[in-house]
Amino acid sequence: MGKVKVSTFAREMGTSDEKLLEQLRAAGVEKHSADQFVNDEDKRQLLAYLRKSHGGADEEEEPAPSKITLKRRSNRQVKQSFSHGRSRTVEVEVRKKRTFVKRRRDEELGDEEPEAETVGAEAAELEMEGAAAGSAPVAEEHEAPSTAEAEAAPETEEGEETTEREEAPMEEEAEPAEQQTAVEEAPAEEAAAVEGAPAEQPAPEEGPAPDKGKSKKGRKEQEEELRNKEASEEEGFESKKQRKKREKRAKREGRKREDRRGFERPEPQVREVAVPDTISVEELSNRLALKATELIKQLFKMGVMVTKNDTLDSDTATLVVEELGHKVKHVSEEALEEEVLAAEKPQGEAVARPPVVTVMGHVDHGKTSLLDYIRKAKVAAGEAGGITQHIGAYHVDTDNGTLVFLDTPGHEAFTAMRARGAQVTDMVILVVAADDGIKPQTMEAIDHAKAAEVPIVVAVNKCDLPDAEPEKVKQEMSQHGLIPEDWGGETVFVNLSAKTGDRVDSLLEMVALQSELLELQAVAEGPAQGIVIESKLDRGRGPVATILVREGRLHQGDVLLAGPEYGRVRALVNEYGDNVEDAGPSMPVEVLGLSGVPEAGDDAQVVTEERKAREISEMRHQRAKEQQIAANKRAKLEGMFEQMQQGEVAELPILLKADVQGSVEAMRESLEKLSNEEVQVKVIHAQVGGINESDVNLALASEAIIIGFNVRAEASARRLIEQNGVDVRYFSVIYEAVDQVKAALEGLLEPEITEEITGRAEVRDLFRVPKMGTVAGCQVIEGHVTRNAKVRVLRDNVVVYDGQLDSLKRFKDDAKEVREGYECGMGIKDFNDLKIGDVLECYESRETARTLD
Ligand SMILES: Nc1nc2c(ncn2[C@@H]2O[C@H](COP(=O)(O)OP(=O)(O)OP(=O)(O)O)[C@@H](O)[C@H]2O)c(=O)[nH]1
Repeated sequence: MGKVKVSTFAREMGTSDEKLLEQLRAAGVEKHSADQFVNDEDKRQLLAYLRKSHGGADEEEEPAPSKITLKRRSNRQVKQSFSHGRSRTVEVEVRKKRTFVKRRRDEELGDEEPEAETVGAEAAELEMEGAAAGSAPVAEEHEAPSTAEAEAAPETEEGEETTEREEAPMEEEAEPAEQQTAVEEAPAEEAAAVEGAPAEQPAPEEGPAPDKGKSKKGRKEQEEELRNKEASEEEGFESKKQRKKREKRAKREGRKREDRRGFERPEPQVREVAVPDTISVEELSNRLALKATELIKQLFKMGVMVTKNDTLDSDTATLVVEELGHKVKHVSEEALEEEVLAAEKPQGEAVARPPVVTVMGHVDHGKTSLLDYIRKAKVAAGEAGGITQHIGAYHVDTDNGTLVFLDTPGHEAFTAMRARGAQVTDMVILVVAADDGIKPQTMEAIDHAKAAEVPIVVAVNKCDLPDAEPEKVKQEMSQHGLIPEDWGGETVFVNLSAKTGDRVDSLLEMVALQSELLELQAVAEGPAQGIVIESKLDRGRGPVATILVREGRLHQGDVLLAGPEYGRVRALVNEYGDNVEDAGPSMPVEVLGLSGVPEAGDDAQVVTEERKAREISEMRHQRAKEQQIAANKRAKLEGMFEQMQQGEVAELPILLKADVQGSVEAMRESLEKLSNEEVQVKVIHAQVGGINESDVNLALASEAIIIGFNVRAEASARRLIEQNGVDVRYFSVIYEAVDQVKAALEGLLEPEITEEITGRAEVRDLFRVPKMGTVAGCQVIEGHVTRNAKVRVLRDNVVVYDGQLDSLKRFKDDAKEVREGYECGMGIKDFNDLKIGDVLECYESRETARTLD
């Protein structure tokens, strides 16, 4: 480098001439003017002095290599393009760290580094010094990245590596800024490229830098890397946001998978569906927890076309419920109601109650007379007001207790009640006329009483008559299992006269005593339960029902459910016409305030909540309607079904009403026995009692005839019968009824068609005759053929045509008949397709009316 003036050197060093001269002098270089020259030796001496004066080690002591670390951060954006065409800009923060190391003197001396580099190192020293002195103008000039942030403190927490380099004692580290970008590892090379880092700079492990100077093989590798890089771009350059999204998605999917495991498609729920006798489509859909439309669709698939409000019978409901994979539980609506009403059962201690007595016996043996006498006897006895009105029952007080009489004599009411499941009677008084003895209805009464397991007290009536033979009655009765007490049996016999009233009291006493043996008991308090024994629609008072209380106590103001009707009890009236506050067990009482007229035999029940009573009432009304509709439909549909199943089946629907159950059963059996394969007698309804409006309606709907056995139609029913021309027949003898029905069935039978083959002719020749078509020249080979005969064309014994003969000629003349062995010309109506060899079979068919015998 040679000599330079002090002033020039001072400028180079960025200091003043005076200060440099001073420092030179202090270093032992005697210079006093800025115009004097300093050589290299002077410079070295000055440097040694400066090191020493700034705390550096003595030259001889060899100072330890000191180092300085510079850090710099720079932010820039890197634009990335993905293989799928989208590009994104990534914010990249590049952190650089440079460590400058001061070399040992001997190394320094041994080095052949150019002077400039030494000056660079010196400059760095000066920078240090400048920095320490508060200014570093020279160092700034020499620092390539002039904006580099100088930090004296060594950085260790970022995994700092120090690489000593001769030419550029610096180390660069490029790190992604975690907090700013998602560039995790890869951008190192880019950061390096941006910074112009030398190619040989060790590349980060994760992303080796492409090397342009590499061989062919190297290029291949490079391409491979690029491909890999491209493939992994989405992963590699996934932003933090993306990663989070991906993680969330994965989590969600994981959860979904778990969900799928946790909430696997549930097994179809199998319900137990309560199916009553009839049920509306809507109600069934509710019970199935299914939309009504779905149920209708299912029914449609099964060939049942219904609407939401239609009623299904039990069979159809069962089928559809099972078809839908549910279980059927057959229940009667009564059972469901019972469940509701069970809660209303009176609770408490049972106490003795009066017996309820029914008077039975043969016609004219004196039942009415007996009941009248007892009732009147009470008037005579001076009961307040006397029995002023017929309410269907009354009670009588005896010395041995109270008795309640059902004021409807005969076993019809008794059986009708029993048929409805209501057994009101505790005891039967069987009236037998002493002058007449046991008669058919006496026998029936015995059977009914026995069937109901009700004890019998025999009233041997008309003992006042001279021809009375009470002993004969006892004898006859004992033959039927009713053995008198005085004969060693258990049956009480009382000889009396209803006309004179003789020994009627003793009958009452005996009944009272007998009932004591029965130990009849009932709960006397609580919500009342009873049975409707009579009902009517009174013009002034509205619906009136006589209730016989069985349990509990019926009060005025109670909400009473009676059959399908309900209402708040407006008034209670006893048999004496008195309004009463309440009625206890076995007491008959007229009830006012019901919504309608219930039927005899209907249950009556006090319901605490009016709402419940209304609901049950509505349900019962609906059920009655449904049963009626279902019965009508059934009568029609089943007939059609059977006809389809059995071909042309004729059916005679019959609605049967009879005076007694025995007659009903006997008639039903006899009539149904008339059925055969072709004709069915279908008793669609059979019941004891007169023919009422509902019967006529049912018969109309079912196109049934009505048979009344010992019964007649009610006035309203008669009007309906006349209006609609319903076929009603009355009988009093069973065989007459059976004969008439048999005749009716014979009328329904298809006439028997018998067929007789009269002859056969073989086609020998064929002629085309204008206007006549084909005429066959035939020979009669069997029997005879007649002109008006029916004919079949047989070809190889197979019928190919069945029709009528059109012409029959013998030579050119029309013939009425041609006999076997003769030739004839035969033409067949509307058939010209005859062939030689065909056989024409002539036949006649006859219709014969058939009988069932
Ligand atoms: N002499 C006599 N006649 C009696 C007696 N009881 C009833 N009669 C007569 O017998 C006939 C029939 O009596 P009812 O009481 O109507 O007989 P019933 O059993 O009720 O008859 P139905 O209602 O038709 O079943 C009447 O003419 C009565 O007067 C009796 O104790 N003595």
